[in-house]
Amino acid sequence: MSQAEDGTAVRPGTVALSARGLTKDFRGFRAVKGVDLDVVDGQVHALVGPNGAGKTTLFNLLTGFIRPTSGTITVHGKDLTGKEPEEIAREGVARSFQITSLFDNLTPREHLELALQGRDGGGLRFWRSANLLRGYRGRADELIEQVGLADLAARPAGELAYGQKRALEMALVLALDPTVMLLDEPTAGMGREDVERTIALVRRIAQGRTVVFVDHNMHVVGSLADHVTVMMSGEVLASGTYEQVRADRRVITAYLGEESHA
Ligand SMILES: Nc1ncnc2c1ncn2[C@@H]1O[C@H](COP(=O)(O)OP(=O)(O)OP(=O)(O)O)[C@@H](O)[C@H]1O
Repeated sequence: MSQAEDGTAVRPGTVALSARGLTKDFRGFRAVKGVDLDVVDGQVHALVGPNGAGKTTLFNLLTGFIRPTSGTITVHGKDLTGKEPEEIAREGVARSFQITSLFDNLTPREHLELALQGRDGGGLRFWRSANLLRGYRGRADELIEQVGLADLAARPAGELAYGQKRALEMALVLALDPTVMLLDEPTAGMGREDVERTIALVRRIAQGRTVVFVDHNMHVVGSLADHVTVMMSGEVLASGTYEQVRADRRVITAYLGEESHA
């Protein structure tokens, strides 16, 4: 049993997040087709596949943002099929989004204070009691430090560089103290330096928790993933270690063959 900074325990070898026969139809179009997925507790699990493979739809299903047409979802053995995102979040599953959703005129510290207050049931109130929020400052600053933004804690988020904004979003997900963290394209649109920084950051935050991420960058996948699931046309094409799926002929043909740098 290992322990995260926030006290979260993982049980290696057990399954944190699982899907069975997960299927999603959009007006007759089957975007996800009977997907079986087991994410082992404490592992970093990558979801890869060409555009339109169904990765984001699968993320949305696993986090309750859309309801499956059929199939089941369990988190630490508990059936959460059809539950609302808030309920799934209460079971310790938190996600980031592909698109940034920060407030330009709030500082990283203010973002974190609000997120921590929201987690404690305060909701994202726009009238903010300065005293109430100050109670969250210590934890807010710890999270800011953890994602490498300590020097920028009091700057308006609108002034942050792209990679710094993505780091702040990561801190906002961490504020929920998730046991399972889903990251949708954490390095999308980043230059090489930010990519390396993000790899190091995900490695740090994966200590003592489970991470599932989608990324098109095979260097990121190879650097981080304990396990890789390859999707294609809504189905699981292959599943295994990075080395195993890289060597899989179907994967080479269907996906990695497209990537000259894979
Ligand atoms: N709300 C929707 N209504 C209809 N079709 C949808 C909807 N959402 C996704 N799709 C379709 O489902 C398929 C899978 O899309 P999805 O976004 O899950 O793929 P992806 O693997 O995440 O792709 P990318 O790598 O480009 O993000 C695509 O053909 C897409 O057009």
